[in-house]
Amino acid sequence: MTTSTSRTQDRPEPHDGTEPHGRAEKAPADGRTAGKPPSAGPPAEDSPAENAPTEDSPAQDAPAEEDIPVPPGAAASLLRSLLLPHRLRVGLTLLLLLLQQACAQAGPLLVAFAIDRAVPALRRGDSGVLVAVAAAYGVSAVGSAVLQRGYVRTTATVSQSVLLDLRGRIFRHTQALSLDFHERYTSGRIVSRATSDVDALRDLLDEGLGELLSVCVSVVYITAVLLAADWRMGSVAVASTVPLYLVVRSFRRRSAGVFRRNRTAVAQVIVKFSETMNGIRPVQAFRRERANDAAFGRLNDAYGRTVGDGVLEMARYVVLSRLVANTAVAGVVVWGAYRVADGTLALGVLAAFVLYLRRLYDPIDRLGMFLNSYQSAAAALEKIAGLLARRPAVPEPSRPVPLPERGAGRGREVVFDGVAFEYRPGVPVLPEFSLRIPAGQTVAVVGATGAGKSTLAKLLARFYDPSAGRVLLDGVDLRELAAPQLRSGVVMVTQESFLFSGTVAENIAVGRPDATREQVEAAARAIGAHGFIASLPEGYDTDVRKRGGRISAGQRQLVAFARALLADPSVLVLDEATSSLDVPGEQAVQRAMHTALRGRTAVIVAHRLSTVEIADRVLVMEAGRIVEDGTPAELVGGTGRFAGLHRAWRDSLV
Ligand SMILES: Nc1ncnc2c1ncn2[C@@H]1O[C@H](COP(=O)(O)OP(=O)(O)OP(=O)(O)O)[C@@H](O)[C@H]1O
Repeated sequence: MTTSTSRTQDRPEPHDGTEPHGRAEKAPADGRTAGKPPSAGPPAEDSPAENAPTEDSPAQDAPAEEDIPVPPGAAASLLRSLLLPHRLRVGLTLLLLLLQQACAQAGPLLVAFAIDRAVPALRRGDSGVLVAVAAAYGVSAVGSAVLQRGYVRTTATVSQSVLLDLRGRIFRHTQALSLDFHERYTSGRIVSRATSDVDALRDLLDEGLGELLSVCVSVVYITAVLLAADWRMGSVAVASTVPLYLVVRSFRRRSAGVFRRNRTAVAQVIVKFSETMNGIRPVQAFRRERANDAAFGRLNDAYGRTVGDGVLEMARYVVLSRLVANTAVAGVVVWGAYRVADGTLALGVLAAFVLYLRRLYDPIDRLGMFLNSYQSAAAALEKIAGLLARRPAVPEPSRPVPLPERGAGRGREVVFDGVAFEYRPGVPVLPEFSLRIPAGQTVAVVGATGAGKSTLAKLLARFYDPSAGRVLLDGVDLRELAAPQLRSGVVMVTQESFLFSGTVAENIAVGRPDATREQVEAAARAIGAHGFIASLPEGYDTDVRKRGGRISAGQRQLVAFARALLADPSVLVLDEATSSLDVPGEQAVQRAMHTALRGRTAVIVAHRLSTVEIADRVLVMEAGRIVEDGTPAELVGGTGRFAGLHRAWRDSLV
């Protein structure tokens, strides 16, 4: 097996926990470390892996925007897949547009008819022709307005549905992408994809696309009418579109780069903004406000410059296109005047020509606007397509294998079978090892920072797949388990004890959404969280993000344990919070942990001596290797690293 790059999936969110009571029934610490001998490698502090960027390292948080490759044709196929379900409406839109243009472009022809036919008839005392022309003008104006209304409505419906679909796809897709992806691609950048990039597409769909279609249809109509009315002057008008086309092409080329830079720059502004607000505590604690102001100012300026570049390109385009258009109109008027004078062209036809030419060239300015939104939308679509083309690295199995029946009141056996892991190719974090954890055993993993404890825990929770070997749950490879089985099988409670927006009850029920209020309360009581929840302004219905719903770090941990208890996984993986609580808080969390561990297999990344003492077995990790493995008593009584650590802990308590 190979590699490294891992992706996550709908990993079950933290669930855990059980009621306050003594320690879990202990299984013998029999499944010892096998495979590579627990060599006394260099201390983690000196290990090369230690120098690798850590999970929270800003270096990983700010990869270059170009890091996300866009497969060829991804943007086009995304657009197709978005429009395909609406093909009938798109067809109707085109039909309405064709009819609307037929009505709208009848105007100058009617003017020519009025000048050349109705006026002479009026001179003869016959006003019928003029009345007929006026009536036709009125009908075409009303028809054009009605058809335009239908067209705008249909376009808006299609555009709304497409954008809703796209936003939903971005959300679902990024949620399903791997942890590895989220550690590299900041949430600000995802927000930028789902907001400013989707908005760029909205601008295109709402205004630009309609504009382009009208311009194209009107150019075809007008050219046909001009050639039919007088082919020689019509040819001049058609020929004038060649330099115009060159101007448009040059503008497109030049502005494409500007718009790509613009999308990147706006994303960087959003990333900086959201990163600063997400990390507002360290920002204020380290007085980073001024430095952040300066950095934000630079990004904002860079964004402003790309906007300025876009405006300059637009100005250049407008000036050149008007020059060409006005020169052509002037030429036609002069030539047409001579021909009217020598009687080879009717005055009405010349008037119609001038009106049509204005109609032909005027939209060219607007075409520039459209091209602006087109370039911007094309750049946005490319970025969204790149994001949507990413595949989860922790994929769902095509043929899931069911787990055997779980024994009552016990967990499941966990086996790491010849497992090795690297986040990046060539940088091993966990060299090959094997490990068996019997069902129901509580294992504490200790070691220096960066030793690989959390990585081991994440492999067990299948945040990542191993680069080599297998992680087995009751003999079934985690990769072969369907998401619901995996979710009920292994649950990881992370350090953050994250609370979602919503009520306390909803937060506890995350791991089992169908739980009744009684079950939620029973879990909270068992964990010892009922007391503080009941004292909140609205008890279990208190919104955790609103005033009055302020919940302390220790209380958050209790909610996380209640959540896990309710989810009732067979294996609980616990990344113990490092932040220390006050003594009563600490005791409450310890009691809750006891309850959560009972009747299941548990792996705890332990930071507290008290946690290690309740474990059946302790693994000491160093530089990715398990260097000691035994019961707490065995290890404390020995002469190894754990005995030393234990002494230091004991001394610090005195
Ligand atoms: N997403 C990642 N990408 C690359 N390297 C990583 C990533 N996460 C962790 N590492 C590296 O893997 C090694 C083990 O990290 P891990 O988080 O498992 O250590 P740990 O023992 O849990 O440390 P701590 O007690 O500080 O949480 C470290 O060198 C770390 O820099």
